[in-house]
Amino acid sequence: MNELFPIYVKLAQIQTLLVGAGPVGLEKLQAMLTNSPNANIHLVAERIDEEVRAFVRGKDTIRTSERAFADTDIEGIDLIVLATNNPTLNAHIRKLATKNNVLLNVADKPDLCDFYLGSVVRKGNLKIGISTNGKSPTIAKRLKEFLHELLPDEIDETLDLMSQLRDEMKGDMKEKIQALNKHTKTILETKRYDSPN
Ligand SMILES: C[C@@]1(CC(=O)O)c2cc3[nH]c(cc4nc(cc5[nH]c(cc(n2)[C@H]1CCC(=O)O)[C@@](C)(CC(=O)O)[C@@H]5CCC(=O)O)C(CC(=O)O)=C4CCC(=O)O)c(CCC(=O)O)c3CC(=O)O
Ligand SMILES: NC(=O)C1=CN([C@@H]2O[C@H](COP(=O)(O)OP(=O)(O)OC[C@H]3O[C@@H](n4cnc5c(N)ncnc54)[C@H](O)[C@@H]3O)[C@@H](O)[C@H]2O)C=CC1
Repeated sequence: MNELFPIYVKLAQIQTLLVGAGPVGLEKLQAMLTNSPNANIHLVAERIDEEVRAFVRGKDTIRTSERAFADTDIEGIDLIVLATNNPTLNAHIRKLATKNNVLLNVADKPDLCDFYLGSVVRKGNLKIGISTNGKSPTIAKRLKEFLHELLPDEIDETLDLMSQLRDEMKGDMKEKIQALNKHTKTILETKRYDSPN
């Protein structure tokens, strides 16, 4: 059983610390920024790869510090992602995070994580997070590709129309929920999202 609780976090209104700026650090940075382009991230690494440097150039919500991690780096931080090649440092930051109630992800080290990154299907306003409970990130990636193909681009128009409808609707909550359920039931009956054959 997968006991992970999925949430969608507003990275633009919290402070994230990323330690490590090699290929794995770049992957984590890209994962965060493609989803949340205004994420506030402090990137600390003894050595920042040129690719990372190029990626963060011009992004003013990203701050970089090319130096060793210091314990004071976690002050004011809500979320930490580690992408270092340094197990001793990872273990040290794991302890600091627990002591300071900061949630931690250590890339590719499930035992050290409070949360995992998921694979993400994105179609306009729709976002589907996928977790395999750490069993197979590759299957998560394949499922993302499969669902992306399967979902029509019009799904975003449907979401916009539904959003307008719920803004326009009057009445009490119970009536509103009943009407929205009725309306969407017909949408799905007339506009099936599976393939015709
Ligand atoms: C537990 C978790 C913790 C975490 O890192 O957050 C974790 C752990 C590990 N990953 C490993 C390897 C790979 N990870 C990927 C890819 C992704 N990994 C991601 C998440 C997670 N990876 C979390 C669980 C997610 C879940 O529940 O499914 C994704 C979804 C999100 C992201 O990282 O952004 C992203 C896909 C993004 C996308 O494209 O959609 C690939 C494939 C590739 O890169 O093509 C490989 C190589 C192939 C393979 O091994 O499958 C290893 C072995 C390392 C080693 O052997 O040394 C471990 C450690 C272990 O399993 O013990
Ligand atoms: N590259 C890959 O495809 C994969 C890598 N991994 C693992 O993920 C980890 C990271 O991988 P890479 O990005 O390739 O490593 P890397 O060696 O390119 O980058 C490590 C980063 O951590 C930083 N760092 C180390 N000690 C530090 C300290 N005390 N303070 C601040 N920064 C510090 C380095 O300066 C560097 O920026 C490694 O443990 C690796 O074994 C796992 C699976 C695949």
